[in-house]
Amino acid sequence: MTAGIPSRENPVTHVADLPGRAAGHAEWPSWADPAVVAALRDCGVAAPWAHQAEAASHAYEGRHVVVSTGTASGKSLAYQLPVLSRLAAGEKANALYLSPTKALGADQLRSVSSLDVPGVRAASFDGDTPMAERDWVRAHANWVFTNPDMLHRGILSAHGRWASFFRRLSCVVVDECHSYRGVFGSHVALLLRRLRRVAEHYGASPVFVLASATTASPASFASRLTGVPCVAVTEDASPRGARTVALWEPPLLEELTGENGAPVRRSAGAETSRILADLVLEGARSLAFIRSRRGAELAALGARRILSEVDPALAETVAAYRSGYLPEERRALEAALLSGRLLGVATTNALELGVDIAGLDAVVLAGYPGTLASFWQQAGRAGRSGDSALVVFVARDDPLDTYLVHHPAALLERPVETAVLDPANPYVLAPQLACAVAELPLTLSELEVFGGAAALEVLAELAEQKLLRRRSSGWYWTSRDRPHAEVGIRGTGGEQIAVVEADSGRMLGTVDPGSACFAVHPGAVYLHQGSSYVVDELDLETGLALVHAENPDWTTTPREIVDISVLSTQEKQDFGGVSVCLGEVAVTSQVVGYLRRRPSGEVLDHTPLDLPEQSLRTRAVWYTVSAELLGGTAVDGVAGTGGHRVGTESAGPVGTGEETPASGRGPAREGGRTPGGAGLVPARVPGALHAAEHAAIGLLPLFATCDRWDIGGVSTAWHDDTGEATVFVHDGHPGGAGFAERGYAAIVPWLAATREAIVSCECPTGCPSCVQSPKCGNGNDPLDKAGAVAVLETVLGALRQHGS
Ligand SMILES: Nc1ncnc2c1ncn2[C@@H]1O[C@H](COP(=O)(O)OP(=O)(O)OP(=O)(O)O)[C@@H](O)[C@H]1O
Repeated sequence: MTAGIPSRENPVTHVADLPGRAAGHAEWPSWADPAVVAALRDCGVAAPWAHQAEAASHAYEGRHVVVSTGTASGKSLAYQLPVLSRLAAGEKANALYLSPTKALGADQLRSVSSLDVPGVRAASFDGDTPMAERDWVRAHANWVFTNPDMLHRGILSAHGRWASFFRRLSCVVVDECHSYRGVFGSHVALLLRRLRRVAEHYGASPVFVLASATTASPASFASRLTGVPCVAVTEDASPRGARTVALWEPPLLEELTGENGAPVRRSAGAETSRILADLVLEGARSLAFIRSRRGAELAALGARRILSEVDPALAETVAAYRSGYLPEERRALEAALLSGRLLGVATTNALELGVDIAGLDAVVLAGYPGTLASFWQQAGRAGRSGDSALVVFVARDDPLDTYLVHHPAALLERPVETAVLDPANPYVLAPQLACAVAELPLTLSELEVFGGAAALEVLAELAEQKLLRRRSSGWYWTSRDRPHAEVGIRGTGGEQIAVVEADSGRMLGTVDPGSACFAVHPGAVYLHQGSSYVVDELDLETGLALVHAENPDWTTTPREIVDISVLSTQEKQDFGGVSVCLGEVAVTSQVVGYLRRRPSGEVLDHTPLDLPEQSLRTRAVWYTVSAELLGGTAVDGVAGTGGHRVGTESAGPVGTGEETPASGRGPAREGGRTPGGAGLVPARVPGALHAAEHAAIGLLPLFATCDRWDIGGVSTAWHDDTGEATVFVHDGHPGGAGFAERGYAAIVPWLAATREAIVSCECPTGCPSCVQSPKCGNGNDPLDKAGAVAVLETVLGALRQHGS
């Protein structure tokens, strides 16, 4: 694949071989119903793998269980076997299946229905279920397939109509549970507590069976999500082929420059097209994962173009795949890939969940998918028993990807992260408690389930707002209306902004009010199910964004200015001239314009916008650096205040915080400063802090399960509230989603990785791979790459020197 590339431009930064594994079989459990066993045998499952039998037995015997094993390790069987066995035996043992997406729910329903086990009446209940069918489902189905949204709005809100279903509820399946993270995860955690409460009201006490991609500490995550203690099954006994993983960094382009004249790398998408074409030429069945829908379409087109020059027939073996396809189209695509009629498919993460595609010859990942769990989920599609397979990770032009291709251990040897969620977030707890009280009056003894003291506080506020009333027996809902419709569980509340196609009046989707100015500002390119629209008008008063269909060959990036103030400091540690804090902040932001960029990264122009200021109360982690340390005039003599070392959480190779000596291409040091100080003249401080902030935002997703877009930051050479130079990194959601806490707990490894990412980048003065941010309000100006390294070394030096 690297043939023809001069060796000095070799894009491959690392190659690793991952060994294969033989299957570990178990006997069918003695309790398994013969009809179910026969149906599964007919589908090619001769015997269960050991982890399937173990998890299924836990569930059958009434123990809450999470099965957390690799891609295509047959997690479905772990819950199908116990649920189907009880139903086949004629027990009144209803089951509820929850999946994060409708498509996955539909796939699982189809898989269960195709087994055709007698006594099973499986049906879906989601937004697509026709009204006429809903009564039937409520009255007769004994296995209902739905999603958290429908459970919240359509089932729990009207639980009286589901009374007979709840009375018999014996099992709740939570599929792909690792996707319940951040604000959405916090909502789902409380939703599952509401579900348990309602089930108990009808006398049922269902067992929870969770399926998850490989994650760290699955038992504690599952327990946190469900509120009940769960056992974990993690030993994967499914067979797996050997794989070779190659890390690939696209070269810098000589002919193009980006913002402020910074160098630009060849885009990960364009590079992926070429790799995909090469793989197809080799006859390898391959899947390429690309982050955006448009990117997936472009990568497929690019590969087809390259192949058509060799042989037009080969171009026909490459296709794009995106979400929004009908189930039949998905099935056809799976079959075409399996049969070899299609050799290359470029897709968004729509193919990550709920597709039965495994054993491919190669997988290409264009850009880090955001979490290690997703990385392995995608990479896991490659690898047939007996044959070796290839995984290529292509870095995008951003600090996290740069870091990963230069620090393979951070990608390949680290335990997969635990999903972060925070059910105590008052912005999530308040609407959820309102729903809970409206469903059934809440008694004092139930308070613990919803977070104890935190819940008490929120209930008092709701009572003050006259939404509910406190009596001696508990809390009661006062209104005739249910609060459910007002509560969006995928965001943090407020009236959603409707995105409407002006010509047809068709509603395409909704956007959280907090992100409307960002996502659907006038001129923004808005993608919906693979089609592209341009926003003509955003009316925040009426909650409407009007768009028209258009497919421009540029993307838009909003620019905003942000201000931050500290409301309260919850944790503070001093490290002699450096302090690290965690607390509550108010962030005001205003989208002031947007950039238009070509897919290559080239900036076309900047258009100013006049939009109102938004404010956000959330949580942040921040560090301050004294003027002395920044200037480097006094270091060793600075009085230490006996601070503690933070970052006790080990993060494997990253967590060691060890630094490699600054390479020749790293930043130059200024002479004449005291060791340990940054040695920066005052004029360089703003650019140094700004660059350090951007890179830190880029790297936090390595430690907290979040996306760069879930968090924001502010840096300043003087902040009124701290009285010093300060770098803030804050959660992007009201009340926070737990990301700032993660940054605080992992401050040393996080900042060490940030420094490493900057030093690893070969550009001279800063580029998108290290310190430029795609959403910077100041057009990435000023940025001082060498200064950022000096600041980070100073901060890390102080943390280590004064840590206990
Ligand atoms: N014991 C078994 N023996 C042989 N094949 C099996 C066995 N168990 C499951 N399979 C097959 O393995 C494939 C993957 O199963 P399944 O979709 O349940 O995996 P999964 O772990 O849920 O996948 P994903 O990681 O995509 O969520 C299916 O085609 C299934 O029929």
